Amino acid sequence: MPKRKTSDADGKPQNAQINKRSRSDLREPHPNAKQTEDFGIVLREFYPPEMSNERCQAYNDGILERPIELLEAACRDTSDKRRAIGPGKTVVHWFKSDLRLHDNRALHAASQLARDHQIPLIGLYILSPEDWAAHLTSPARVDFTLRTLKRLQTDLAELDIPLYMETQEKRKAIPGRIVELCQQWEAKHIYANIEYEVDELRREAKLVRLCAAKEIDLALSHDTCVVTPGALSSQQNKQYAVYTPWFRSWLAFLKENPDYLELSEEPGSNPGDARKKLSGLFDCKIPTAPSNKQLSEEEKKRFEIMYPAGEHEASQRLDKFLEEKGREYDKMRSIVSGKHTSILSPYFASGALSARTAVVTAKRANRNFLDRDNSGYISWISEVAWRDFYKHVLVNWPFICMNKCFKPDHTNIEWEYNLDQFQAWCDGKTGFPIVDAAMRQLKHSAWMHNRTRMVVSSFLTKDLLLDWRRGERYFMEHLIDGDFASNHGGWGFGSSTGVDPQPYFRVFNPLRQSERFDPDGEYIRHWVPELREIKDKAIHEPYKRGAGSIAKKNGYPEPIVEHSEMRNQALERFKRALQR
Ligand SMILES: Cc1cc2nc3c(=O)[nH]c(=O)nc-3n(C[C@H](O)[C@H](O)[C@H](O)COP(=O)(O)OP(=O)(O)OC[C@H]3O[C@@H](n4cnc5c(N)ncnc54)[C@H](O)[C@@H]3O)c2cc1C
Repeated sequence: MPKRKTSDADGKPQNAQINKRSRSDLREPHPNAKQTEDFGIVLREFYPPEMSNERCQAYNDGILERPIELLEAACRDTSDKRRAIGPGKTVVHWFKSDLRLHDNRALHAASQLARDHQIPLIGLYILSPEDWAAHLTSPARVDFTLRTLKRLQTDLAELDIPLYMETQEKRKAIPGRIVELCQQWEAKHIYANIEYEVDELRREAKLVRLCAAKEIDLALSHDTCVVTPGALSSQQNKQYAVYTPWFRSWLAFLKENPDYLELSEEPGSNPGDARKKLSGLFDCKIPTAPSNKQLSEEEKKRFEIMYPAGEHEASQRLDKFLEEKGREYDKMRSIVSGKHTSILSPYFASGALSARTAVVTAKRANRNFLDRDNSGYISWISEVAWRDFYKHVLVNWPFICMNKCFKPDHTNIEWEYNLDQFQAWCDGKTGFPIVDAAMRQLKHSAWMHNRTRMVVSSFLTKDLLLDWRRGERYFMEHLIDGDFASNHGGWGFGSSTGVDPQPYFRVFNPLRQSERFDPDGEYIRHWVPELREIKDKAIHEPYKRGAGSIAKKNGYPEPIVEHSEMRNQALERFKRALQR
């Protein structure tokens, strides 16, 4: 767990009065907030506009409590009371983004308690349309979640465990409803895995207290990351802000603590009379997608074929990927055709696959080494670790949920708000073939290769100088694997955006990226039919390489900006912002 700082930046002890005054002074939003709204770029519904830099600093200085600290305090304050609670007549596992039976820490603990007392286990899932609206969850991800629930319900039913599902329009109603259900089912223990986003941590902190007041124990497990957020700290006892030393520490931690790689067994069957006792809970209907998150019939079919739901599919994909592509992953992973990576991200995001299982399976394929032998497997493990890294970042710097990039002082960058250019980017009509191919792939497949995610995010922020948060939002609204921490990591932390923690700015050259990572133009030809007739290298830059007439005839636009000119402007702006 991250440790609460006890002194401010100068090493002076904090004083309660200073804390109080600072807290109220910190409510002012960042001055950019108004500008983004004026341009019709409302960043996120349900949330105040961009948080002020001072408030972010207050988190960094330990003046404001982090949400994880609120949760820890709630667990600590109620621990005596919770310890004294008896077993009850049923045990509940609350599923959230952990939709699987295999290697699910909280589910395993719930099942053990149920078995120890010979009482039935009940699965619970509460859908909140307001939560999905607030978190910009894409219709593709909603559909994938609902399909995954269907599989989960079937798998649980085989163990005589019911999965009760219902919709709660308002997310604030969820904690109260959970207590009501536990009382109705005479459950004294409810188990869940921790989600590390700010709203979720705050909700769970309230729920722990609410449950304890009603003589119910909410037991929370760290499950979604391989290494628990806060477990790794630098020599200065701080959260790492840079991936490479963090990853070294992640590997060392796992070597010293091999139990972190132990997989939990699936739950056992419910007692024989569970079906009779809980009969009404077994025929629960899968909730329908909220009206603003529905797919067309054609899209539904398409996504069902591309991403069959459930943990069995995830497990088969993992094995197939490691067997067929794992060894060459380090050499091939950046080739954007999408044939060389695992495409497991939707399964990680819904929790159909645990990151632990992924790492353990890759380690086994690599003759049980985490960091030596085959560089393909090691490289893939290090990619899965990026997912952990961004969750660790989120827990330690929670203000990133409030429309902030990782370094608050980087918010002084002056952005453009040209909606026509933004639309051209969304529609894949910028005249830059690799960018357009990727954006069309996103619309069609709700997924994009990591390399092209970097290329299009760099293009939005460095070539169009558009506010990175608009791109971050668009990605969440369209990705089937949309995950706040990883997406923010790519947009508001990663070197692709200009809000890079490094003291330099990396500007991707779309043409060079296209030539390196789509050398034969296979990816562009697939996604941009207007350019299919174009032969050889002209595909990467048709208007400057003698294929302009074909591109024009087929309605493909000329480049909407000049890359070298925009690159200079971008560098100038980023430098100016940091000098402020
Ligand atoms: C701008 C931007 C936005 C992104 N948004 C998301 C997002 O919303 N959800 C998401 O899961 N990933 C996101 N990523 C990370 C990455 O692009 C995807 O995880 C990856 O492309 C998924 O494909 P795959 O499963 O074939 O990955 P593989 O190459 O097979 O990697 C295996 C797994 O490792 C993890 N991983 C790999 N690269 C990264 C990374 N850079 N950051 C975090 N985790 C990683 C993923 O869980 C992935 O499934 C984003 C990256 C960028 C640059």
